[in-house]
Amino acid sequence: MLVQVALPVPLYRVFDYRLPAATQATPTAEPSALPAIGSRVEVPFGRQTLIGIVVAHIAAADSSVPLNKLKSIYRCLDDEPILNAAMLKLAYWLARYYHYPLGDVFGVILPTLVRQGKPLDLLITHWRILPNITDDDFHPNAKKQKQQFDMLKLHGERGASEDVLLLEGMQRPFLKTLEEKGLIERYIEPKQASTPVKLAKLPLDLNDEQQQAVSTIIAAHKASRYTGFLLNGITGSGKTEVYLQVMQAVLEAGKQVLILVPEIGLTPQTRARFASRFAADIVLLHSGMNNTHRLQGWQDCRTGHAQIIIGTRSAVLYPFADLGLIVVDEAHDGSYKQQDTLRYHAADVALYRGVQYNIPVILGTATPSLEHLKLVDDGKLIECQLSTRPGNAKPAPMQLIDARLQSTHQQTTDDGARYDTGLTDAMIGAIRQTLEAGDQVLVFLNRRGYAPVLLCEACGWQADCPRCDAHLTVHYSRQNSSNAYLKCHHCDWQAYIPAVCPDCGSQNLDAKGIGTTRLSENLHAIFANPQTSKELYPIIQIDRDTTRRKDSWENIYQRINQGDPAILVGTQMVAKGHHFPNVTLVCLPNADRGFLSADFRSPEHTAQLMIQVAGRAGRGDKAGRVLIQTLQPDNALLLKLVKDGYLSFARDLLQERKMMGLPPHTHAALIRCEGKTLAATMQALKDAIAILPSNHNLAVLGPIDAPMSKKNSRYHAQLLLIAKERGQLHQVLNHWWQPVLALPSAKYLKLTLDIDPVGW
Ligand SMILES: Nc1ncnc2c1ncn2[C@@H]1O[C@H](COP(=O)(O)OP(=O)(O)OP(=O)(O)O)[C@@H](O)[C@H]1O
Ligand SMILES: [Zn+2]
Repeated sequence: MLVQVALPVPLYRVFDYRLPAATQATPTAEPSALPAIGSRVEVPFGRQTLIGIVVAHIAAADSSVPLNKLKSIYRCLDDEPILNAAMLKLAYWLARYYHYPLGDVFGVILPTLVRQGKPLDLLITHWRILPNITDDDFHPNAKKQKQQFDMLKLHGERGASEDVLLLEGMQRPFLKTLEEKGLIERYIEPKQASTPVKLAKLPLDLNDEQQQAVSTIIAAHKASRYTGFLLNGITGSGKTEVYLQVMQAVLEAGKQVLILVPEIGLTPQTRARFASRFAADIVLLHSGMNNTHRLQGWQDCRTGHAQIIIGTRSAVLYPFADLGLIVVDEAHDGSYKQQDTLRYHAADVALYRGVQYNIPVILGTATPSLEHLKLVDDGKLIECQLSTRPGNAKPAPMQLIDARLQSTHQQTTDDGARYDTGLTDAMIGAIRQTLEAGDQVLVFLNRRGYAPVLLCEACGWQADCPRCDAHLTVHYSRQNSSNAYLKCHHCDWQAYIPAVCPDCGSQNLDAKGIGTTRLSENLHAIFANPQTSKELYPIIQIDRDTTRRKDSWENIYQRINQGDPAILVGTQMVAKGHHFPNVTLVCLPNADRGFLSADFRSPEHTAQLMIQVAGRAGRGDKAGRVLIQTLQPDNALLLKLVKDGYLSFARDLLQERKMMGLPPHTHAALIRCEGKTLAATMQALKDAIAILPSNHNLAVLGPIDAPMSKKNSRYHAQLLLIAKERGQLHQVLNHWWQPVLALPSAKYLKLTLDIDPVGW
C-alpha cells in the first residue's frame, strides 16, 4: 500500500509515498501500521522535509509513479487521525470551489503548531504555592521574591496558568528561583470534562415575531435537518435574544454552538453577552491569539470541550466534535470575506458546514446583503423577520439636512483665524439640545486621522504616497502639535509634514478635509466653555488609532456606559452591534458620499453602513433621531433609503443588478495579477484570455488596471469573468486556471483567483 499526502506546496496535486522500510519489510504488519487517513506524516520532498496530511491509501499499482521512484515517509506523527472525514471533505470542497491547492487549503485550516508537527495535547504549565510556607522561609532581603510569591498566593491552592501569571506581572526568572527554593511548584492541569450547560439567567419573554423565529429554528434543530435562516431583524429588534433561546435548546441537547462575529465586533462585551446567560465552557477565537492559544482553542473545539465558540471568520474552518448550530451575526459584514490566500466567505462556508452536520445556520442582520436576499428568493434560505424593537423603543427616523442651503459653521481660533468645522448649524443645534437634555450623541465619520489630504494652496501639489496611488493622511492634533506626521493608510509609509511645498516652495500648505481627530477637536472648540475653553462634555473618539491598546475598548465602554452626556466620534467601528442605551442622536455629516462612487457595490455598502450607524440611536427608553447632512439632497438613492427603508432600497438594487447582469444574478471570478510593472501584469492577463476555451460562454471584462493599481510599490491589473450559471464558470476554471498559472508571461508575477469577489 501507498499513502497519498497533501503537502503545503502551491501545486494542484497530492503526492504518493511508500511506508517506512521497517513496515514494508514485515509483510504481516497490521493494517494499523498504515498512517491513518487524516493524520500527519513527515516526508522528504526534494531537499526539504515537509509535514503533510494523509488523504488516501492506494495500491502501489494505482500510482502514476513507478514504485522504485517513490520515496518513503519518514514517520507518522499521530496515532489517530487529527482530521475526521468531515474536515477532509471540507478541505476538498474548499479546494474545488475556490480552485486552491489542497495542500495549501490545509495550510489555512490548520493552526501553525499543528502544521509544525507539534503534539496536539498542549501541556499548559500551571504554578501553585507549596503548603506551609511562612515568612521565615524568605531571606529578609529577598523582598522581590516575597512580593512575587504573594502574587501567586492570591490564586489560592490551585494557582494559575503561567501565561495568566506573566500577564499579571510575575516574571519567569522569579518563578524559577522560587521553584528552586522549594517554595512553589509547577504542574500540568488535566482538562476537566465539561459539565452540562446551565442557565445563568432567565431568558426574556419573547415578542411574537421573536417567538416565531425561535420555534421555527428549533424545529429544524430537533429534526436534525440543515436549514439556512436569514434572521432579518431591524437594528435593536432583539436578534441576540433569538440566538440565545435557540442556543439554549441546542446546548441542552449536549451540542456545540458556533457564533461568528465580524472582526471589529470582538470586544470584551461579546463574550459577556453569552456568559451572562449560560454557565458554559466558552472559547473565543480571534486573530490576536498566540499560537499556543490557537492550538488550545482548536483542540477544545475538536474534542468537544468547548460548548460555545465565539470567533471571527476563520473559526468557521475549525473542527467540531458535535456541532449543533451556527450563528453568523451581522452576516452582511465585509470582514467575513478573506481577502488573501484562500479567499473564502465565512457565511458561505457556514452554510456548507450546516449541510455537513445537518444543523440549522442563522444568518442574522438588519441589512441583508443582496446575495442573501437572492438566496431567500431562490428558496435556499428561510427568512424570519423582526420588524419592531422590544418595549417602547422605536427605530429612529432619519432626517436630511441640506448642506447647500446653510453653509457649515465657522469657528475662530485664539489668534483670530477662521476655520470650517464641517458641521451645519442645524446639526450643531441638535447636538447641543441632546446634550442639554442629558443624553449622548454619536457622530459618525468613516475616516480616521486629522485630514485626508495635505494640499499646497499655491500650486495644487498634494502629499501622495510614493508607494501607492493614494494621498497621505495628515495625523496631527492641536493639543500635541509636535506629534504631526503624514501616513499612508494602505502601506503604512510615514513622512514628516514638510514646512514648505516641495514643488513651489510656498508656505501655504493646508490640511484639507476632516478626519475623526479633527472632527473631535472641532466639536471640542464648539462645545467647550468659552471662558476657560474647558471641556463641558467629554468627547470620546473611537477609531483604530484610539482603540489600538488592549484595554482601550474596555475604558471607552466604561466611560460611555456611565451614561453622562457625551459626544462619541467614531468610524465604522461604532456602527456594528453596539448597544449604547443613552445615545439618542446619531449624526452623519457626510456618510452619503458613497452613493457617488463608481463601484457598483458602493450603494449597497453605503446604505448598510448608514442604517447600522443610525441603528445606534434610541435603543433605550428614549426615542432617537438621525440627522444626515448632505450636499446632494436630491440623490435618488439617498431619498429612497431615507423614505422607504433598507429592504425596499435593497430590493430595488437587486432588480437593477438583474437588468445589468451583475452578481448575485450572475457569478463572477476575479483574476488579479501583481508585478513590478503594469505592462507585465497586463500582458500576462492578455495571454490568459488567449487560452480561454473558444466556446466559454462567459463575459470577459478586462484586463484593466485594478482600482488603486499601484500599491506598496507593486502594480496590479485585473480581469473579470462573469457567467450566467455558476456551473459554467467553474467548468471553464477547472480547465483554464492551472494552465494560466503556468504561462511563461506569468513567471515572476503573482496571479490570484477570487471566486465571488466582493470588490473590483
Ligand atoms: N423580548 C424582549 N423583551 C425585552 N427586551 C428585549 C427583548 N429582546 C431583546 N431585548 C432587548 O433589546 C435590546 C436590543 O437587542 P439586541 O442588541 O439583541 O438587538 P439586535 O437586533 O442585535 O440589534 P443590532 O442589529 O443593532 O445589533 C437589548 O437590550 C435586549 O436585551
Ligand atoms: Zn502607501
